[in-house]
Amino acid sequence: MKFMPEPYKVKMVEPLRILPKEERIEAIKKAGYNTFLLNSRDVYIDLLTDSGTNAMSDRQWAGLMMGDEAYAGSENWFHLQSTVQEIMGFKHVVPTHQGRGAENLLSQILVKPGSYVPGNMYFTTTRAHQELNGGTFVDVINDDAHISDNPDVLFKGNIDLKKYEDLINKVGAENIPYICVGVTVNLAGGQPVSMKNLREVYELSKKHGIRVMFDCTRYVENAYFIKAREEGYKDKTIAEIVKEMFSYADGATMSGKKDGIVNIGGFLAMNEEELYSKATALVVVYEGMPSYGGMTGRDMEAFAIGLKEALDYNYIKHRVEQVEYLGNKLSEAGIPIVRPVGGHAVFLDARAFLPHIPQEQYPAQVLAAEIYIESGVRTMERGNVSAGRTKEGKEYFPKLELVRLTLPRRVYSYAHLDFVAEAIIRTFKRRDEIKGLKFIYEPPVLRFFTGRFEHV
Ligand SMILES: CC1=C(O)/C(=C\N=C(/Cc2ccc(O)c(F)c2)C(=O)O)C(COP(=O)(O)O)=CN1
Repeated sequence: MKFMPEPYKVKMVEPLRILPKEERIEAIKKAGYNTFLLNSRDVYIDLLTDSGTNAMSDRQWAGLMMGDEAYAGSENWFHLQSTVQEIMGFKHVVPTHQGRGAENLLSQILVKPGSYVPGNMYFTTTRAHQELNGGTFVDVINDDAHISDNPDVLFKGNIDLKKYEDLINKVGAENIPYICVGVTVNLAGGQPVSMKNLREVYELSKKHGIRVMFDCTRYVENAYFIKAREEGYKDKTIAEIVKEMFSYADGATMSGKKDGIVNIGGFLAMNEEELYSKATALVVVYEGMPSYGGMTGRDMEAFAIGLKEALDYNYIKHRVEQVEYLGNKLSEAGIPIVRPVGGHAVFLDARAFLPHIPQEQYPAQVLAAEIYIESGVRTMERGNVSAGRTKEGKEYFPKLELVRLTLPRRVYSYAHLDFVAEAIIRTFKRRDEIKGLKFIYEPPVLRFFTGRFEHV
């Protein structure tokens, strides 16, 4: 059987409901055609994000009862710290409330006006913190990553070493505080980086004395793809592959809300003593003591347990294959999606889905709204709206104009995914009736979160 049954059984349920279509039309109008502004009670199947929306296990829920809520030196902190050290091999860990808490600390400490931070495609909060500190993000991902339908490129997250070296030669290694390597690459479509590329990037970086910092938000999915696709890793355990991956990094930022399988949490990890000392001095300003970093004791306990559970092969195989299941259904029906299918989501190619809508009328934004009207399924725009504007106020018009169908971990069944696929196929059949959008309210930063639209 191609797709394994869920490697867990349900112990608690949260009833779902679907609004009548006329109420869905009202709800999305009230939300300004922005799925971020819909109320959870009006959403049937929520594929907005896999961030913080994952189902915890009975062991994690039991762990909440072990919360040591001491202000300093909580037992749960030592459990989290030792778990990260064991899994990733880093010497030091600084806890934060979530991933952007770690990005804030890292960028404030290492990014200065005039810094250049190369990386494999931008991510919104990561780039925002680099720019807030005067840095310039430079995309050094391989060109294949910007091509939506590229099924034979198995590691679309890979860094183009020539682009990276050209940047070093152009701006000087002294102006590159670190390279940010996303494993996996969210906005490329949840695409992995090969172990070979991680090794080569590390070697090139060390040659120039440049730090390598992972954004390891979905590192277990990356490890799964290495095991499934890269020569020489099929007989290695996920834990062994993860340990080798992190041997090619000097540190990492992590959002626990994804591959930590918790609803809140994050950390900044590193080997460097000076970076650790600066981060512990700064964390108290933004997150709290270096022994809780904005998390409760009980959340740190659930986080430590979740990090271990995520390394289970059956768990991660099912998780990634569920995404592939949905991707295959859509692809077989002729729906344009990013291929290969990524680790956490299926990404619809809105440009190909709605070729009659120019990118300045935000095709991905209106497609996400239309899918909600069709089915009560919430998805996320990951195109021109998310890309925002340059410092000069120009829109980026990214090559990838995508709608993300993001699967939370251990939440939905294959039957839910069949429903989603059928709704998208119905929307595809009436795509010619769909009209573009324009802003009626455009926030100055990260405009996709609270922007509002109406039809042109
Ligand atoms: C690869 C990476 C992430 O995916 C990530 C978050 N991701 C989210 C939430 C989100 C974030 C930014 C958006 O524009 C967005 F619309 C959605 C997501 O849905 O994918 C963070 C930041 O981790 P935090 O969310 O724990 O602070 C760092 N790195």
